[in-house]
Amino acid sequence: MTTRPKRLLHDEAFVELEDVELVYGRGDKRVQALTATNLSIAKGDFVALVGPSGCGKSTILKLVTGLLKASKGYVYVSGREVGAEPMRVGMAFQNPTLLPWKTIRDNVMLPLKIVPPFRQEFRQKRKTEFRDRVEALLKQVGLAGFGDKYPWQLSGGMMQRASLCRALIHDPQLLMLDEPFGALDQFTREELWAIMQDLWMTRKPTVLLVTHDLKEAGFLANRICVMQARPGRIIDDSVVDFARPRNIDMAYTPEFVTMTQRLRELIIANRPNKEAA
Ligand SMILES: Nc1ncnc2c1ncn2[C@@H]1O[C@H](COP(=O)(O)OP(=O)(O)OP(=O)(O)O)[C@@H](O)[C@H]1O
Repeated sequence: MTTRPKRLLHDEAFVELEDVELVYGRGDKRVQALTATNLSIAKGDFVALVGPSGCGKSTILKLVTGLLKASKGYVYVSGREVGAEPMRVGMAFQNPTLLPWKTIRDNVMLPLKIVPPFRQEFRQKRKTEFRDRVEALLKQVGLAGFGDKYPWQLSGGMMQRASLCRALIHDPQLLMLDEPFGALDQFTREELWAIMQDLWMTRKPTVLLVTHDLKEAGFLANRICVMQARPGRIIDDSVVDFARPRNIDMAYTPEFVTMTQRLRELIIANRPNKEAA
């Protein structure tokens, strides 16, 4: 397949999906996961994808990180088709996936050992500097003093904090979050939202968050894209107009509840086979 020259549909866009279709499998195993999908994300923006199971949220993350190639259409990051040149990506998932035999400090440090240009610098001279960088990040998420612990010595919420540190330690251009708070209890989750907001406000990576939790999307994101399934597509794209820093009380105001209620109704109205339900 040919690589298109550098171009952007919108001047300030950092991530751009242009008329994307994604088909998994062939013949009677064929699944049309995405159709006619357009999405433009400005540099440093925070966008949430919400929608029913199977609507293609994770597929969009995989397309943007280059793990999948679009069956039709184009995906650009920083004006280049994905895959044309390397980019720094940070990721966090529902399962924090920390290496059990490494300390929290070494887990967080891992991308600096692997990702260029840090890899070369790590080998040469900057280990102490990198260590300070890890300590500063651990402190920012409330894990000061936990660098020497092992993952099994931490609670689920603490492991997820460490996982956010690992996702951000190499200053990624793009931060991909796939339900990172989904397995936590409500109170821990809300604590982590505040930490995530602080990390985004101080570092400003471009974030794409996949979540089933409309309150989480509303608390964290600047924009919420609602998706519909079979085939997956974006059916609504709205701005979350609440000042930052946001606090959890905001999520219980009538304006916020009205916003999440509208999104909820939209998802329900566009559910597949809703007539049969
Ligand atoms: N490797 C694959 N092979 C075949 N079909 C797949 C594959 N991965 C995903 N699909 C299908 O593509 C569609 C979109 O899947 P995707 O995982 O992107 O949805 P999602 O919105 O992230 O779902 P969930 O919220 O349940 O994680 C679904 O119908 C899914 O079954």
